[in-house]
Amino acid sequence: MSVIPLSLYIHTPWCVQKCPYCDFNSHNIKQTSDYQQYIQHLLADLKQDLPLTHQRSIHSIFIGGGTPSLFSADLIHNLLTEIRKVIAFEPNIEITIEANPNSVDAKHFVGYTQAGINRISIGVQSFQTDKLSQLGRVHNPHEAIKAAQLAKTLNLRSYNLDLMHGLPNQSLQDAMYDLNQAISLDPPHLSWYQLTIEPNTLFDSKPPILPNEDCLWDIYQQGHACLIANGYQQYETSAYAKPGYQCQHNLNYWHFGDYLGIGCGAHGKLTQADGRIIRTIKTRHPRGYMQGRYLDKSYTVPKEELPFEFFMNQFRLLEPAKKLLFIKRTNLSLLEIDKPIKLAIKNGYLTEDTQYWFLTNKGKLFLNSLLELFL
Ligand SMILES: C[S@@+](CC[C@H](N)C(=O)[O-])C[C@H]1O[C@@H](n2cnc3c(N)ncnc32)[C@H](O)[C@@H]1O
Ligand SMILES: C[S@@+](CC[C@H](N)C(=O)[O-])C[C@H]1O[C@@H](n2cnc3c(N)ncnc32)[C@H](O)[C@@H]1O
Ligand code: SF4
Repeated sequence: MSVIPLSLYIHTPWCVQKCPYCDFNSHNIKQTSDYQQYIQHLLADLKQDLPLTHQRSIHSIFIGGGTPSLFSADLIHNLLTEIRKVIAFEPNIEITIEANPNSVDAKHFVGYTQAGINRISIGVQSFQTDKLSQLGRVHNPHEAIKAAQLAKTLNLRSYNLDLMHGLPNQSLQDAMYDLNQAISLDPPHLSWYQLTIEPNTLFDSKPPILPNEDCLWDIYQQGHACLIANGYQQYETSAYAKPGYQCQHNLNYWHFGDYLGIGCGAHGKLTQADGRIIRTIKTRHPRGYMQGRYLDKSYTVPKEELPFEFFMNQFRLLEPAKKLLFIKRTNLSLLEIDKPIKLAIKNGYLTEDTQYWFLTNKGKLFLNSLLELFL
């Protein structure tokens, strides 16, 4: 079995204030003194997972949340130093932290780089004051611009801005203003998400007025064209990057690579020496997690579900799917998916050559029907 790249996801579960659209596992902060303790739990959680990694080194780390930038640079330094003692880092490792652009959090940026962080992902969402306040954000446009400008001076390997579109009362002009403002800051990576109303959020119980379908379509078309014209390449539905700046951590998930998941509600995928793929899910609530009950569930993915899982991840990417990667990641032979692949080609969802499968426009449009062929 060839070595499958191993990433590490670290979840931090707190935010200053829960945003009304967000269904990430995040809770309003209570006591800052929990942070130090939480780091100790993360390390203990990691140690419990180590036997599943088979001495592989780490290809990328993503510290996500919640709002990890609530953690001081010293705490992040301590966390990364202790992780490095128990698991080796690959020489060219990408280490990302998600950050809120308010000025307090931005004060941590310089220290983060000294702690080993080489990619910062800043949650800007919008550059318009009224939109930020409707989204319940705790920062203003000026702080977002300052945070992005600061990131540019830090000699990072990359940095990302998260922007959302399709916001309450947003016009095409508003959305293009946000995008042009982001582009003028010249980030190597831009995540451009359409706002979705998620179940069990405040926006779900009190829905805001969103742009109509035609407006959403115009925003997508013009926004996409603007990003391309400014040198960004789309590599996933919502991910755009300058050439060479794709996020290695995300790419590893979408290439069906392995990852450890530590922290509240984190999930992991770990291929074992015998070819089995184990999924782990950690305890969601900080209370239970910080009592030392880290693992909530783990199970082996049934062999017959692997083709669906592989293609569900791979077809998020706009690049062709490598046949060899399917064999390497699933330990299955191409013969085992001969029938659904032939059907997908017959239905016009895919084309193929000796090395690749190519998603057609029809395949993109009917992605669910295509994926169902593998169930
Ligand atoms: C974990 S947050 C990023 C870090 C930090 N907590 C923040 O908000 O600045 C991940 C990103 O997902 C996006 N996001 C969250 N909820 C969303 C929703 N309902 N629809 C679209 N994008 C969403 C936002 O752009 C957000 O920055
Ligand atoms: C969607 S990306 C954020 C993209 C961001 N805008 C950027 O480019 O930095 C966040 C990454 O963390 C991973 N992630 C988020 N929540 C997770 C969880 N609970 N367990 C494991 N991985 C998670 C995602 O799968 C993804 O690879
Ligand atoms: S969007 Fe970010 S800051 Fe807002 S609640 Fe979700 S994780 Fe927290």
